[in-house]
Amino acid sequence: MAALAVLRRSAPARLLSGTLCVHSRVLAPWRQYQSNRHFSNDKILVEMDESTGVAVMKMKNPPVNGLSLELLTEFSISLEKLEIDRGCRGLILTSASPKVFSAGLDITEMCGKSAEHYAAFWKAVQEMWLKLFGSNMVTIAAINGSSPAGGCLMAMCCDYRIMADSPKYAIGLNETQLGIVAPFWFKDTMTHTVGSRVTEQSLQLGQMYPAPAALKFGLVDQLVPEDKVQITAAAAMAQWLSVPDHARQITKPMIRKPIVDRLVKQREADIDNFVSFISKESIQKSLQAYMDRLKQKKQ
Ligand SMILES: CCCCCCCCCCC/C=C/C(=O)SCCNC(=O)CCNC(=O)[C@H](O)C(C)(C)COP(=O)(O)OP(=O)(O)OC[C@H]1O[C@@H](n2cnc3c(N)ncnc32)[C@H](O)[C@@H]1OP(=O)(O)O
Repeated sequence: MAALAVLRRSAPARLLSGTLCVHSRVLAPWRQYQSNRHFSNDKILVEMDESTGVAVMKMKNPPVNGLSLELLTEFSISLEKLEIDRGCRGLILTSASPKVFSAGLDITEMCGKSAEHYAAFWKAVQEMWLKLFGSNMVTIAAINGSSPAGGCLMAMCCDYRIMADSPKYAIGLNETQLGIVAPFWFKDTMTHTVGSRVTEQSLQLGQMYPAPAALKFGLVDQLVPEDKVQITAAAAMAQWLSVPDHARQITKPMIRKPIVDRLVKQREADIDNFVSFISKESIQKSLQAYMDRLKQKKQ
């Protein structure tokens, strides 16, 4: 038993290669950590069921769960907290807002800001990915709405994806449609999920796939009616947790660790690339034009 406990605690550290980064601005909400194991801060809600060892994490950044610096920071702190909690074996990631899982990175974080801001934002995006893709827990995405770009990335980081069965909801890495480029580790995550050929085509075209199409090539694993997404995720989690933790926890990094290490080795260069790319006037114009189109869609 003791050996298993050591494995449970030490594997994430090995897999993540020491990526813990805590943003002091949002440490205070952790004081709200309750003995009933429900806790929340501004943008992330966590409900921990001690009887099953499963935590449900809900993103709560209306209207579309844009992945802002604040949300990403709270996300990484929450995940780290669960990761070191020996009672927590599985994580279900979902949205507190109906109809949108996540609209991806908050575009306003990438427009008209300073180089320092872009660097801090990108570091937080990296941190989210390193922690979620490298998690030692079983991770299931309960995709209860649309999931473009960064939202799709988060879902792909999970071990299993269940999506609301509606052609209204789409998922994919659509970066090129915004005139921007998915970085290599977004590409690696998609390749890991659906293979090279589909990734090559999807990334170039910036394709968004309605849920039924996404199921066909394995971008999601299961479609269920919208009101059954959460319960199906809980059932799938029970099945995944029936596998002995130690065996599963040694197996997962066999596939994922080389992918994680690729970013770990060049984090600073990746931040520099992002800052220089996003600061270009032409890229700022593309992002602004995209935001204008989003707003015009309503009128
Ligand atoms: C050499 C190579 C170097 C590479 C270096 C790296 C380069 C950069 C890499 C950056 C990677 C980026 C990843 C991303 O995630 S970018 C974000 C992409 N996201 C999208 O395209 C989604 C856009 N949104 C939508 O499609 C819809 O909003 C959605 C389907 C999600 C929901 O539709 P709905 O009709 O319900 O809602 P609205 O469209 O009316 O939106 C409501 C308001 O929310 C605003 N909004 C929407 N999405 C975003 C967003 N991602 N960021 C910020 N704001 C967003 C929208 O404008 C509405 O605002 P208002 O109410 O004020 O009008």
